[in-house]
Amino acid sequence: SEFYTCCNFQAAEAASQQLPRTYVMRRIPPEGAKILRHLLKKVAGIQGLYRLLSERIDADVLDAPESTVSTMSVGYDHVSLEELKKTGTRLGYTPEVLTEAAAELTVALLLATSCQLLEAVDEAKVSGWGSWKPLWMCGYGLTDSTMGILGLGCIDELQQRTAVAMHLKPFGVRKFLYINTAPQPKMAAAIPTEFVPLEEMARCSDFITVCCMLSPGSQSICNSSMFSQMKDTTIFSNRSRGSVVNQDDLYQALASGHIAAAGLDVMVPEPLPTDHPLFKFKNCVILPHITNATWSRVVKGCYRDPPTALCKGEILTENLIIYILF
Ligand SMILES: O=CC(=O)O
Repeated sequence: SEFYTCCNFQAAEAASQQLPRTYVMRRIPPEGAKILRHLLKKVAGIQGLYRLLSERIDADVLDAPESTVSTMSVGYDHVSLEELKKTGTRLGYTPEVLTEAAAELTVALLLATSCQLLEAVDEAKVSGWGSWKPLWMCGYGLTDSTMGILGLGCIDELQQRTAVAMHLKPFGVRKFLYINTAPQPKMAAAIPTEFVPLEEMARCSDFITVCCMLSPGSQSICNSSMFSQMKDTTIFSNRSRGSVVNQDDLYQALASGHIAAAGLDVMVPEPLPTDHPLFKFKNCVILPHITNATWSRVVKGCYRDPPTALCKGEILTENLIIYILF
């Protein structure tokens, strides 16, 4: 299986040479393992835990605190920062490595839903493709649309550019609206895009795409109140975290025809059980959280000599494979 519980990455080496020990919770590609091995040799005294985003890091796993926990993810909502701080454990994560891949997936989700791509592929296979029908499979295009972006940077709040809007601009989007915890005038000016209240974004957008990080403020922010204000031609997409959306409310919005379609890369829970009612909708495209399935995350991590002491904000590899948050 792919799952290697507590594969003791360097136990033998560590015991014989007093090297730091690191537990890598999943099979990672050899390039990554090489980087880690090299890194650990240089950083004396660090005990490490290397995890992925599907594994929670909370009090339970921190009863024998490591001095560094790293997660191979851009989001760190699965990590209890409070518990880490309590035990003085540092946190590494991987911002930036997904920015372009995530923006591309956002475009893919929007195109797949607006062009009803998956449904059309199925129809072609099951002889739904009869004589030409002018109104069959008609979708709503991105050209001339108003695009609402929930979370302008991405799920990493340090992100200072908005790859999603940049990737969508060439499709002829007429107007960009965004909401964020606060206005981002510098990023917004580059598009340009307008900071609006959530209600206005819901009312005016032809597409809404969720890119924000999961936080107490964004939890379930996409709920019945938001869906009820959307036009029945609006397409909703989410590639940030499932919990940003109230999934029952989304189900109702689709079931009642209150919104036109949904494209989702993230769900609650993950994996979503195959008998989940959302799978029944033809106008709901569900992907198995593949935003992070990109070689850029795996091979970008060119190694650079790390400093001997790790502190906040220090970048340990050229392409930010590990970045110390605190
Ligand atoms: O969702 C993907 C990530 O946080 O890396």
